[in-house]
Amino acid sequence: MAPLTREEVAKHTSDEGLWTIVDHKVYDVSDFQDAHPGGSVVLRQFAGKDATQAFYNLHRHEVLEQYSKLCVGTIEGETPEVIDPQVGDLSSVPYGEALWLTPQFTSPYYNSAHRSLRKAMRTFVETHIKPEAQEKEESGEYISQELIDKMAEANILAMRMGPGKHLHNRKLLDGAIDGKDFDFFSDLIINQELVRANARGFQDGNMAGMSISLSVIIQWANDEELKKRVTEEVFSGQKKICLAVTEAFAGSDVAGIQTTAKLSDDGSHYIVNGTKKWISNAVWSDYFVTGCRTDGGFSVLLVEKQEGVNTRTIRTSYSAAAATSFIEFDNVKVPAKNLLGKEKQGFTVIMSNFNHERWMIVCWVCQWNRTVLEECLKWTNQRMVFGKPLVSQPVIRQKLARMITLVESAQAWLEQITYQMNHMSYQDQAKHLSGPIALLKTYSTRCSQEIADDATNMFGGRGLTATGMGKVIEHFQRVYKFDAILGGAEEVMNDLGVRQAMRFMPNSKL
Ligand code: HEM
Repeated sequence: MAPLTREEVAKHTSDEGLWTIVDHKVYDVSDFQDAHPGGSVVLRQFAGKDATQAFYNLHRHEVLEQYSKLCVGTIEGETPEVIDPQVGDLSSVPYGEALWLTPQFTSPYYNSAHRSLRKAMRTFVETHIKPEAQEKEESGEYISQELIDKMAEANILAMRMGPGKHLHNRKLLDGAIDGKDFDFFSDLIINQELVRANARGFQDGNMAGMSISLSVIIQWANDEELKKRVTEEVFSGQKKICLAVTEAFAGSDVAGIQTTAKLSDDGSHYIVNGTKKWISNAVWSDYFVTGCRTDGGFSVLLVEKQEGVNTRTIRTSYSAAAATSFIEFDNVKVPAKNLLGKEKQGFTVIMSNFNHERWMIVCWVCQWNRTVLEECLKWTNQRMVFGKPLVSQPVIRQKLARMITLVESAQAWLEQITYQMNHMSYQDQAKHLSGPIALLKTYSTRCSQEIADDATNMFGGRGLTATGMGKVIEHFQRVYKFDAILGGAEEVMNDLGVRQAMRFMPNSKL
């Protein structure tokens, strides 16, 4: 494109040639006038002029990327100043990245393999997941098999199970990390990068059911053939799996579950009857890791899709893309070998699995909180009020300071716990970390509440508008509550945290 002068641009003020300058680049908006969501009047007001400040007061930078075809040249001798983020790049906004990703800081927790995993995962999310997530969050459609296949091929599905032997002979994201080096910090990276698709409903629709249920098979299946078959089918994306524990009768109080599994007289199979509610991904699942009441106790069974297993979706306040479902088991026959763990010890199975689930939710929440903080920093720096950027108002700086504090403290606690996970057995994690993880889960979602509230106030009407500058804020203030409930409600988490601490209280009067 030939360089243009400002004098030349100034001549293009008619409907046949309507030019405007944004960040030293010239855009021909003649044919765009009627389609412009902000109307044609404003475009004519800036005809032939530099509209940079007005533009960034009202638009996200990505608008220019979407409409790059309107660009007809750059002003002679001038260079665009606004950074054009490239796929996989780190954010240059202060606090836009966790401390370990900020160039001037170091961290004892992460190594070069973590850094290469982070880059590969972000590139994958931005290239393959985010576009579909944004589209499906809006339409409410489910994830495509094509995307599941891509994730299976890159072994992202396998990585979502966390560290373990299941990763040892797999090529992870084209060799970004060796399976033997994959630890809980790698797991944290995968989970936090996934959140960057900025679509909370789709985020659950994107195999959240698998991430909380296949782990039960890996840890507790008694039958080796069953374990191998189901794991391979799910890792390859051919089959889907979900965790079926909560019921209309019982949420966080798992002991109140009413679904029954009656063992046949010859001990060869169970007959399962009952219902399950709020089960992510159940409508398209082939396998159901199901909590049941067996004779005299609570047990967990792997139920395979068959006649008598009926599912339907439940409408919730986030996108239907999450595939939140209701299940009915009507006289379903399940082989006895599908018992996971021991009979009557289902509580141990479910509780130990909850730990990783809740930790994973904390990873998500910490990243969501940071994303919203980054949006607020960008907006308050860009938005002009009373002739000055919004951030020049002391009250806004107070709010940002509080947000930064909340975001950084939650991430720091998360990393401290993650470090302990790297050095503890699965059993010890259940014993020593279920309390801290539960407390952190509540802390992080309480942070979300405050961040969502202040962010909405900062964005004003835009924080309530589904498109444009405030779309991430509008989404967050509508969906942040999910993580305060999923995997255990805040009060239940707090109670668990303190009860676990009291178990280790010394028997001495102080
Ligand atoms: C290259 C030039 C431009 C392009 C490609 C463009 C594109 C867009 C797009 C895509 C939107 C919708 C944003 C969304 O909801 O996602 C929008 C909104 C808007 N635009 Fe532009 N625009 C341009 C220049 C301008 C200029 C120079 C002005 C003048 C002030 C302007 C004023 C507005 C207004 C007032 C809105 C509505 C914003 C709101 O309600 O928050 N635009 N524009």
